Amino acid sequence: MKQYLELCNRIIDEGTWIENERTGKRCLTVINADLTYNVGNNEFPLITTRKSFWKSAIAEMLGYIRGYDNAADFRALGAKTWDANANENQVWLNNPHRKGVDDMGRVYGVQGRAWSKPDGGTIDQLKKIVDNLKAGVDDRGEILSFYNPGEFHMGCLRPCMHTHNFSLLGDTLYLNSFQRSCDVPLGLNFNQVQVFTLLALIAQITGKKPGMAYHKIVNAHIYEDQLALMRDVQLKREPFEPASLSINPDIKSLEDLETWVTMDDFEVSGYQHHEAIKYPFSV
Ligand SMILES: Nc1nc(=O)c2c([nH]1)NC[C@@H]1CN(c3ccc(C(=O)N[C@@H](CCC(=O)O)C(=O)O)cc3)CN21
Ligand SMILES: O=c1ccn([C@H]2C[C@H](O)[C@@H](COP(=O)(O)O)O2)c(=O)[nH]1
Repeated sequence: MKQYLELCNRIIDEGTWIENERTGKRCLTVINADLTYNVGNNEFPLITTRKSFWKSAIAEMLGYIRGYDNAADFRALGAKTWDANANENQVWLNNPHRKGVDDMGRVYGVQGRAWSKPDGGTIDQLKKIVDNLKAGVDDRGEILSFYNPGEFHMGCLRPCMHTHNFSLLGDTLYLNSFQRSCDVPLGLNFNQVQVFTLLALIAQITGKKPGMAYHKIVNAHIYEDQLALMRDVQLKREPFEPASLSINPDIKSLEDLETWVTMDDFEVSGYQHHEAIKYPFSV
């Protein structure tokens, strides 16, 4: 929580106003932030200075793990977060690659589970990582990359958290996650939960102990229409003690994650929070 508040304050104190062409809005922006989460100690990085919708965040991550390419599939899991990007952005609506309502195209998990090879067929990056880690192997390339410039024109948005790099030291699993662009009031609430939960889940299904997760953000911003709410409302509040996350121990494999897992398999205890804040969302 402290590192989140420090980043928000840093943007407000030291940020530079930058025009963003895609959304037509200005963003108060800083470059480079390094957040760390102690997953081994179950220090769940859930924001307490407003109500945070952690179930949507985990549902979104589960959808990426499954390789979903459709906002309706995300909704069925409990995340409405892709509705706008799939259905309200005119550039994507005009894109000949869009396959109809709710289609997101070749984004995120599609790249993670079915990266197209130039000579035909696809690569399942996540399965290779899980198989290696389960066997105690870290080939120093346990990398899940959603960033495929050759297919940007076939998706509704370039991935923001684009790379997750796993490492094994003995039987402890670590994660470095890289994010190129971060909407701090809205997206980061989710992204913190997602980095934490991704390490916890992959450690659980590979039989490893979770260690630290390191979350690198490059462009961290607050949109102009979010600034007053952040500065005058959220940052005026005192944070509460952190909550903790528990995950159904019956989740034991990638196939479990792909087939029967729902949001009922995740529980947060001790979540004390201030009331919700509705931040404007830029499509
Ligand atoms: N401008 C922008 N910011 C983002 O954070 C973002 C995108 N676009 N596009 C792709 C995904 C979608 N993400 C989203 C989308 C919506 C919410 C959102 O509306 N959150 C609300 C309500 C959540 C709920 O009810 O489940 C919140 O208060 O956190 C959060 C993240 C994160 N990403
Ligand atoms: O997981 C996510 C996904 C998206 N965002 C934010 C970051 C930006 O505000 C927009 C994406 O816009 P670009 O013009 O493609 O950078 O979405 C996020 O914070 N977290």
